[in-house]
Amino acid sequence: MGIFKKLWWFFYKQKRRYLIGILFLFLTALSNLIIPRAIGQFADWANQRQLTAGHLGQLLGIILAAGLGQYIFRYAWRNQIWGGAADLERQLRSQLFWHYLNMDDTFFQRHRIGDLMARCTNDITAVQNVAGIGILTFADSIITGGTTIIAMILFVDWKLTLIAIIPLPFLALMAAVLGRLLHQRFAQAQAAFSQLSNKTQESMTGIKVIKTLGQETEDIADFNQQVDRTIAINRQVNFIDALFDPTTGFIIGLTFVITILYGSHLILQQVITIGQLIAFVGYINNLVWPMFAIGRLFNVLERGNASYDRIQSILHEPSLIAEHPNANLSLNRPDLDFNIQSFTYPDGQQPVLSKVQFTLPFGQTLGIVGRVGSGKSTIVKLLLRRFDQYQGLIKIGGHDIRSYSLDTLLQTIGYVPQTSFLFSTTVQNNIRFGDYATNQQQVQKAAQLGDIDQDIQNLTDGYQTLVGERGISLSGGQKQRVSIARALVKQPQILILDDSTSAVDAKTEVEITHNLRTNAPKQSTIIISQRLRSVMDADQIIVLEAGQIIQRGKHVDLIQQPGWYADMWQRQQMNY
Ligand SMILES: Nc1ncnc2c1ncn2[C@@H]1O[C@H](COP(=O)(O)OP(=O)(O)OP(=O)(O)O)[C@@H](O)[C@H]1O
Repeated sequence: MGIFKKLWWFFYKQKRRYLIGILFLFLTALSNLIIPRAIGQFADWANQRQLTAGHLGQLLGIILAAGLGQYIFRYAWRNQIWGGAADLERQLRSQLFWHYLNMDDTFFQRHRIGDLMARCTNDITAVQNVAGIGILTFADSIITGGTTIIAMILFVDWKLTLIAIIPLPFLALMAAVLGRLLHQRFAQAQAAFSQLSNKTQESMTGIKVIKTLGQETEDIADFNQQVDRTIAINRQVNFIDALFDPTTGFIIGLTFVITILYGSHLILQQVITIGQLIAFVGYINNLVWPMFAIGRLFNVLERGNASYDRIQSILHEPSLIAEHPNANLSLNRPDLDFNIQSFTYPDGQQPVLSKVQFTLPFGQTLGIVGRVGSGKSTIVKLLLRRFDQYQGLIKIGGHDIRSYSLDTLLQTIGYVPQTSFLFSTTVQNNIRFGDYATNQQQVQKAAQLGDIDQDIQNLTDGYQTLVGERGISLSGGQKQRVSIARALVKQPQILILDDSTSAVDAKTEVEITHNLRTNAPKQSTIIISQRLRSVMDADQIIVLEAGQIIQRGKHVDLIQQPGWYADMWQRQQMNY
């Protein structure tokens, strides 16, 4: 029942809908009482040989009216209560999705995608069931159960009623004991399902690697092992779940036996008539659903409770990136002043950046080079506010970047990551992803700057060609250039290219850097690259090693100094 308390905020908000639903449930329960009584009356008149055509017409009219009433009332409560459940589903789904989109990088390192997906699917369905079938069962058990028992007492006999409902407390006891067991097993089943989703998702994403290394058999074996484990745990859930119906059926059967035995005795004693006993059996039939429902109710509530806790635990995880309460909404001349004394990843042991300091006046270009893993991309992650906790200060336009709203900061920056991702939509939509209001002319201009316009024109449907999972596959270099166009289309004041031309040939790369220098609107540019040719025209180049700047200067100066830059330049010259 705790889940009702947890969802009180929702039921209170939707009180009108639920009150109307419950009112119609009440009317359904009342109309349910009429038919057994009418049949009982029919039996009595027939037994006493008093049945006339008038009586028959009267009874048929009553039964028809009650049946029609039930039809309308059932339709009405279904609409109300099911509508409420759908609304809860919508709210939880968008709350979770919004939360996921706003979480920091460490969140996605802590939780695997399959697990996050499971919370969006299975868990939400389990909670939705509480607001739908759960509320229905709860209200119906009380309303139908209550009105039926009152009718049994008023229209038949209070002693028969008391004796017939003796088995009911056993039903509640059974539901409580099995429900608790079910709760534990269900939590394990959900965790196993999450793991299986993770496995499926990972195999689908890594399908090319699996095939290239001929690991299909091993992967299927691993998958089957996880499926078997999930099935074994689900079997335990079903084992307990399966006990509900027969136990409930047994208790109801017992009620019928008591009714027939004690009811026959009362007829012989002339305390009740045959018609009353027939009506009573009808009422017991009316009680069958609320009784079953109580058993089911505990099941639905326990599942919903476990799932709601899982959803809430995720929703309560705060993002490490906090929006400043009086965030600055405008950013003027975006001169960059980067001064990090020390930065360690939240789950790391050693600082990844130490004493990294540089400035980038608006309009200039900075090249960042260095060994693999030396901390180049980390600089960018801090600039993009993927992590806010560090010793030092990063200023843009003279202010701490953490003082700007994230929107303002990210609107200023155009970022092209190492691995490009295309959405399943047209090339045009992929380029104008940051702002769908961008017109085709602007899209094409950005594509020209990224040296991808001609490639797009050559596609079957040009800019309207579908790419991504549902469309054609572009080459690695084409994807990178579409990503560059995507960053350029919003005319950022700071453009960051994080090794984003690695799959592009040297000639095209030169073309792109030339375009950016001569044809793009004025902007600052940060280029991270393994190829020194990409940064040779930069106003300033820094060389990183183990998170520290070991060399800095212009290309012409750096090639004269003995060190990593000159060595690398020599080596790369030989390869051209
Ligand atoms: N999210 C993270 N959590 C913990 N450590 C990380 C994380 N991301 C990167 N690192 C570590 O930080 C160090 C610097 O990584 P970074 O990606 O900045 O290097 P890089 O110079 O850009 O490398 P590459 O040239 O391969 O892209 C590496 O040792 C890396 O393992």
